[in-house]
Amino acid sequence: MEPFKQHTGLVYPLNRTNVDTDQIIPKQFLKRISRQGFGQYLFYNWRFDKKDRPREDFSLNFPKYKGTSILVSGENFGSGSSREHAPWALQDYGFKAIIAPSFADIFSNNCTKNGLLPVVLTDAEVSQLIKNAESDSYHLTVDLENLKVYDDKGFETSFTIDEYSRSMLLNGWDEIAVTLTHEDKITEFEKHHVVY
Ligand SMILES: CC(C)[C@@](O)(CC(=O)O)C(=O)O
Repeated sequence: MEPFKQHTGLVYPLNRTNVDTDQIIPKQFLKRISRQGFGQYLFYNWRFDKKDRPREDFSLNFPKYKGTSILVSGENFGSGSSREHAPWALQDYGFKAIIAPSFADIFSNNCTKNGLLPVVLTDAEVSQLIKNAESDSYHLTVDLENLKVYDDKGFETSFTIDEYSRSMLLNGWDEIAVTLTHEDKITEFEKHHVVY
């Protein structure tokens, strides 16, 4: 996977709380056999009407958010089912980082396993970022190396993330790659133990 050091991108404000994984990627679209291609189904029931036509009233369809790569949303983002298709859909659509006051645990783990950075900021900071991004074309930098989020207008704050997830993202590792960093110890163990 692509290492995540820092990313600067256009912000998309999704001013909703408790966005669940079925809203992120509805269950009828889970049938693909590859991890790619889910972006076309992201927020499907909000982006498209019953005749599969793009809804003009859903802000992600607004031309001003074309090319967005940083999503800012309300608390408890990614609640509900454990489908890994949710971060796959967000990434495939083009998002590199998600900012919210809180994330559902399973969703957050699925993000870091797949190279998508979940950033927890305070309610006040998230409200400010949503306001900025609703009013104008707004860019942010998310710096995982220095654990900072900032814009070019004077906003700057820091965030924390557990060291395991941070090292996975900084190195572009998935869980297999993490295991392989211990390959010499595994080989040593196998020399002295029967492995069935
Ligand atoms: C296995 C997966 C398709 C799941 O059933 C898992 C879950 O419900 O947590 C879902 O609907 O996301």
